[in-house]
Amino acid sequence: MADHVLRLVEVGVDYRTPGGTVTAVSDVSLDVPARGVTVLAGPSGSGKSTLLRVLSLVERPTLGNVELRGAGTTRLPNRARRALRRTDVALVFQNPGDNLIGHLSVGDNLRAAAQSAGRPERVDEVLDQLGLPGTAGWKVTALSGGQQQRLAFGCALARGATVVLADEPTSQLDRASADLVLETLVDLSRRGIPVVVASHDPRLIALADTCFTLRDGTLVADGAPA
Ligand SMILES: Nc1ncnc2c1ncn2[C@@H]1O[C@H](COP(=O)(O)OP(=O)(O)OP(=O)(O)O)[C@@H](O)[C@H]1O
Repeated sequence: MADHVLRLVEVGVDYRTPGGTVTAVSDVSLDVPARGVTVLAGPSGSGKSTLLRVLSLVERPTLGNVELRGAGTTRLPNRARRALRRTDVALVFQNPGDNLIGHLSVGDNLRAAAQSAGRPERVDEVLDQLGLPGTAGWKVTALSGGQQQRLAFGCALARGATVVLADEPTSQLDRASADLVLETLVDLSRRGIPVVVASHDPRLIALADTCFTLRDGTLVADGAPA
């Protein structure tokens, strides 16, 4: 097995704005290990979220290449990239409500996730793994923000994702809820699913197996645990 799941090669991301071109990320090359928790750290505006969208195949870079398990993705057609996002590469957004289908129950969210990837439904098993047993019939809105966030990771599990990425997953949560989300991240990585998180939460950075630090869109510290 390759020792990295994702590789960025000389990646740059520019945005055209009415005020001119904004370079969000410039000449970033890095390998995301195939194991453990990897954190993209750095101050606000340093390019963490942009890089996470590129890594999760939501956004194409302006320059450079993104490889998933050794295969180039940058020139794949949109359909192929969407298929990879449905089955293989899961991105969990910052706002818990953005990750789930609000009018469906907890169990139906997991079923919909499994069906969209053509996977068997394992609702009770996934809810047990998440520490949310017995909630299959609940409305999503009856869950706390932290529980919703954990369910979003559960949907990634239900889809059979082989790498899970998350943008500031603890930033909207109180400390106790954030702790449970951190446990879920570590649990996923122990199950052999590499996890990539953009965050400036010091507790998340402290548990990283690998940490990349960005400043002004470039990599300033590389690879070692924080
Ligand atoms: N869609 C966009 N259009 C124009 N500029 C953008 C866009 N997305 C990001 N940027 C700019 O790119 C830079 C990096 O933004 P990004 O959101 O990736 O940083 P970040 O480190 O995730 O910040 P935060 O921690 O505040 O979320 C910033 O200057 C931002 O204003």
